Amino acid sequence: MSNNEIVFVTGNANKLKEVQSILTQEVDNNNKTIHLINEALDLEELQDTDLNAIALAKGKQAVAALGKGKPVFVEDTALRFDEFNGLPGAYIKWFLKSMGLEKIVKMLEPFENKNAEAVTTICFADSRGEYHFFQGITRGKIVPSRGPTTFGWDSIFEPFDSHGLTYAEMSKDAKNAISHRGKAFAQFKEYLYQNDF
Ligand SMILES: O=c1nc[nH]c2c1ncn2[C@H]1C[C@H](O)[C@@H](COP(=O)(O)OP(=O)(O)OP(=O)(O)O)O1
Ligand SMILES: [Mg+2]
Repeated sequence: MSNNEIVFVTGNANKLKEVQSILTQEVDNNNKTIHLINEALDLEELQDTDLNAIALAKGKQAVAALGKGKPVFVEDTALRFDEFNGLPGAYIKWFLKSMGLEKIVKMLEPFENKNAEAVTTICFADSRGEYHFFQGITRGKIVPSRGPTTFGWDSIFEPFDSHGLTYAEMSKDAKNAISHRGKAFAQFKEYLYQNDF
């Protein structure tokens, strides 16, 4: 692909908005501009606790769907509770769908330890068919829902370095500056600026 085009396969519009914002924020970009294209394909998700394995399985499906030779990436985002040794993790998506936010918070009620970490794992397939991984982790705690409930579990996750705000109570830029996704994509962006893909 010419013009530094790169495809992001995701069906999640909120993710796409954040990634667009992070990737287009100007830093020292080596005179390179990345053109992001979205394909809203619904990829099957491997059941595993190995986050790289889940991201790789998604990445391979994305390559199969788009054809080899096109730079393409996917990301998978997990919410890991310390008390549950990392679960729900990547399964948070199905917990959200089936139980909703309130019951997810209640799951931790009997336990003192509400600490959790949000993790984004990016799998990038370059035009040569090589896979690269980038990961961002933000630690915090699970709290009763505060703020808009427009994006997943944003309203029940309060990062330790957010001055007491949940992700949902923060501005988009403030969230991206400290978030799991922001950290993962900062590394990815750096890679794209420094390498041919
Ligand atoms: O920053 C976030 N803040 C709050 N909630 C979030 C965030 N990022 C993902 N989420 C939710 C969406 C989904 O319920 C689950 C991740 O599942 P995950 O498979 O990665 O996302 P998805 O299926 O919606 O989109 P995709 O098409 O990219 O797989 O956590
Ligand atoms: Mg998904």
